[in-house]
Amino acid sequence: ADYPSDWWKPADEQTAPKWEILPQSAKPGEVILSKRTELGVFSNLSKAPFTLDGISYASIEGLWQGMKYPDPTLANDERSKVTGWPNTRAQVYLMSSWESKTAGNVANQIYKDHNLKFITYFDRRFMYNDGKEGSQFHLELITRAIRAKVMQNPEIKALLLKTAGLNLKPDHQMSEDSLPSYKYHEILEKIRAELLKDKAL
Ligand SMILES: Nc1nc(O)c(N)c(N[C@@H]2O[C@H](COP(=O)(O)O)[C@@H](O)[C@H]2O)n1
Repeated sequence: ADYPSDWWKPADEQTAPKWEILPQSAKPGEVILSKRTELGVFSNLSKAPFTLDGISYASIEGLWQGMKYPDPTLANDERSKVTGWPNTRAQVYLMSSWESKTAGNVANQIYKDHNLKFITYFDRRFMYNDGKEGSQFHLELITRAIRAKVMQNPEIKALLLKTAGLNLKPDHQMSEDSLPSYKYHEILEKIRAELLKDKAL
């Protein structure tokens, strides 16, 4: 296949942040979903509006991090008793890029300080890092959200199909034993396979 060479355009290693995996790190048959190229749109952080279960989000990260914030529609949300939230849940839903990631980092500190464990999606309360049913629910939810992002943004869907034949790799350091919901590149490969199967029918 004829892929744009820009997807592998080398970036300066000296000035790159420590977390980053650069486009030139791809092995044969791979491409890095680098924020330095058009493929950065596949990052959870990228601004790519979608609606899921009747709620609108500006990015996957907006949903991911928003679930840590108090939900005013829930009775007895233990997080509502805690002060110091810099944003409302609704505001985080509409964030993207580093703004949403930072909102998540602040929430992580509040969780630590107040020994909070659960996040919520509508009335489902779960621990997304438990490696059990909470993580499974989270994976299914994030997969549905990434699918909605792809299907509701035709240019993103077309770009995903353009990567057919390449293994997708993250542009940030991630350990092999990261929970599956963190592996957005594998979720995207699964969605791409579904799309290609539909096309072949
Ligand atoms: N550097 C970087 N680039 C991205 O594109 C990312 N998506 C991330 N990390 C994301 O942070 C979220 C997890 O945060 P918590 O572990 O819940 O604090 C998740 O979306 C990661 O993919 N980092």
